[in-house]
Amino acid sequence: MIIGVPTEIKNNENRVALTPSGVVQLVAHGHRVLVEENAGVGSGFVNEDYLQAGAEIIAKAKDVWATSDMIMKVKEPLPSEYEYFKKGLILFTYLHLAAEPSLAEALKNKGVTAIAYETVASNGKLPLLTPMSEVAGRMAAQIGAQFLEKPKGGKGILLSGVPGVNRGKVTVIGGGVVGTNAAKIAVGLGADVTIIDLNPERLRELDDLFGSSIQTLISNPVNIASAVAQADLLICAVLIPGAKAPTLVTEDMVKSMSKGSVIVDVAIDQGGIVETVDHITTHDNPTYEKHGVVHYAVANMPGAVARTSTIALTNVTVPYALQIADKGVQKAVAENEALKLGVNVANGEITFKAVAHDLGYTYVPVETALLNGFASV
Ligand SMILES: NC(=O)C1=CN([C@@H]2O[C@H](COP(=O)(O)OP(=O)(O)OC[C@H]3O[C@@H](n4cnc5c(N)ncnc54)[C@H](O)[C@@H]3O)[C@@H](O)[C@H]2O)C=CC1
Ligand SMILES: CC(=O)C(=O)O
Ligand SMILES: [Mg+2]
Repeated sequence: MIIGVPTEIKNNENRVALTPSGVVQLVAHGHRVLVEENAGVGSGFVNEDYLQAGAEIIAKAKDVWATSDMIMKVKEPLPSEYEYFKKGLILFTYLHLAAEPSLAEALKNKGVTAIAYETVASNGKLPLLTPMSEVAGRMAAQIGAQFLEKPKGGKGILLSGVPGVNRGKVTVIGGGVVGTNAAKIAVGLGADVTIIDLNPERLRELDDLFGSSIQTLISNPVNIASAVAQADLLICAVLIPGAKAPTLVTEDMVKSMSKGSVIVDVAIDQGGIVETVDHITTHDNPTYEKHGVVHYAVANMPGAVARTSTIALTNVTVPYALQIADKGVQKAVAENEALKLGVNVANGEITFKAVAHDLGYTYVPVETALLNGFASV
């Protein structure tokens, strides 16, 4: 199979879909890997590294897309890339389609087989989302701490406090991978941390993990309102896989926060959970102020720590890419239930239920849209 790796074009997206060691693994299986010139530079990998790994360097994105059977990316294609879509192309990347209706339409109309990293699921876990959630969660606490500083627009609070002065309060909504990693760093910084989740079993696990260094609360509007009002830093980390994120923090709740508080809505890639987070921000211009509260809503946070993130992402994506490349997409999907759950679009149909529901399309199962002739396991 010919596998193409274009340069990421989203604002400050410095990650790349394959490290040179990922290329070595694909080439060892007899595949050709085309890497766009300088695609790895943001992650510290130069063209020479890819050539030595056995890749071919291609000058223009359009030639990478035109020649490849499978495109591996990091972020969802942007509108300027839609023209490269072609029938039968396999696209393996983050997609977040419930928040990207025009992308879903373009993939559907062009007959692309689109496999979303974020919905590949195994034993209730999301193996291709997890490493980037670990990164974004850890970043969320350090970014929040930074924007609480007065020169950055915050109220001038040091999360650890100092002897004789209160610690800062951090509220984390959603105690999954992002939330847990945010809490680890916030606790490490010495903050007073509350984690809210809908799942009581998850709250028990968090209680076992953190002991008395955090407060857990069940998710309901009363607990959310009270914890948001008290927070210096609010970190939003809720996910319903594939679906648009629910609005859990209302505008009135944001108004109840004291001036100079900070919201980091990590769930923005699925639309965000805060009513006043009405647009995605960028690493170049990461915050805006509403009701005196600093809002941060960057949808590609890990792109800022690209070296760490690219290696962490490739560690988990390459085994799946190898299966697709070795067997072809139909056989790979038929034989791997986790990968099957990743298929969001195939042969002009939306094949992920939550995406179809949120965007108003008819849901067509992967078995019907992609696997005719292949028995599923
Ligand atoms: N902005 C960025 O750069 C990045 C964003 N993300 C996003 O962060 C979000 C969270 O991802 P993960 O932590 O990996 O998901 P996860 O599935 O590990 O955790 C989500 C948690 O939300 C909880 N939850 C669901 N409904 C809830 C509700 N109504 N109230 C409270 N909790 C609720 C679940 O029980 C679960 O514990 C996702 O949207 C993900 O795509 C991830 C990485 C980077
Ligand atoms: C998960 C995601 O959207 C990211 O890593 O950018
Ligand atoms: Mg996005």
